Amino acid sequence: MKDNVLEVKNLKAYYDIMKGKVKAVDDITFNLKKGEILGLAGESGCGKSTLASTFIYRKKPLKYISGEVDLVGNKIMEMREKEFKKLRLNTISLIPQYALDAFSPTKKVKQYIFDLARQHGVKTDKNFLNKVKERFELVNLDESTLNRYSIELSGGMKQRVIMVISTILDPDFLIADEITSALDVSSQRFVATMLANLRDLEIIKSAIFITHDISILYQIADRIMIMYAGNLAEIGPTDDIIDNPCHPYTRALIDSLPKVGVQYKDNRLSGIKGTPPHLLEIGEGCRFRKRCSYEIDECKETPKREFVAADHFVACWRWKELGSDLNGEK
Ligand SMILES: Nc1ncnc2c1ncn2[C@@H]1O[C@H](COP(=O)(O)OP(=O)(O)OP(=O)(O)O)[C@@H](O)[C@H]1O
Repeated sequence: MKDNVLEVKNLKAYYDIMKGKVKAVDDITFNLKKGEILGLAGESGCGKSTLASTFIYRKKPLKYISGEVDLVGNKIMEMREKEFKKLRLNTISLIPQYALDAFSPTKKVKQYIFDLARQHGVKTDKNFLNKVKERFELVNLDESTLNRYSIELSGGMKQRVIMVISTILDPDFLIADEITSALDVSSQRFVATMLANLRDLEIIKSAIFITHDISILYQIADRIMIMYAGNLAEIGPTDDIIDNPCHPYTRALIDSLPKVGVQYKDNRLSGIKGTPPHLLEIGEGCRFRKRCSYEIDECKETPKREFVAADHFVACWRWKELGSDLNGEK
């Protein structure tokens, strides 16, 4: 555990609804190292946000089924809500998707931050205010922003305020869920770089950065984890995932990225054909198989996680034989 902030082993968490169980986090295993930014990518509905909430909220109908999660020595799946609450913001902090919409329009930024801090038992004295001001400077926000209402801020400014709030207690582990998706390209780059700065300054120890956009991960993530339909398809160092993707789904995701300088008429953006399967009572087998050009009978069984190279794992029955094909012309 020493080198890892988070250790997740065979984690399962399902939405327990009237129609049955939506298997949104199904047998997930990975570690998050100290000082690491781990990118989590996959199409919409693949279970990225559910995985994040499994670590922090687990509100009904989401139900923890089995598996272990060790967060800096705390077995968090076994903890009661009262105990776990003490870890929030301190040890683990989440910037949820759509956090930009959570600001109250009737409160000034300072009051919003102070109210939130108090809710987490933080003393909002002069020291706290100074710390907030220092952090504002760090993220290029003028001190005067504290006395403004949220409606007076741009999306990029709000996102920076949110980053300050969620890291004000120097959490070991930050989960940033789609924090760049509502921003323009230069704000996206700024927010992503800021996250890396927070890590470099050891304000946070490590982070999971959730996004649809692999190109942002290429810039800031040390490793990338690809999730598909509640399962992990592949995880590995960023360069390996981009240069040597072993799972057909990873390859398809990378291929669907638009390329600068290539016009639509010359190279139509293909996307990935088909849609992810419904996760309600989904059965055995590789969940990507219905969209995969390489499907064989064996794919009806769930693929095991296989070792590719240091820190690089893939769950595909055919990754070895397809290697050269996947990386060349199909
Ligand atoms: N409250 C809920 N009840 C039942 N099913 C849910 C609930 N919330 C999410 N799901 C289902 O769980 C699956 C995973 O959803 P999740 O939001 O985690 O995906 P995601 O990868 O984060 O998608 P996005 O990128 O669009 O946020 C989807 O099939 C979704 O329909």
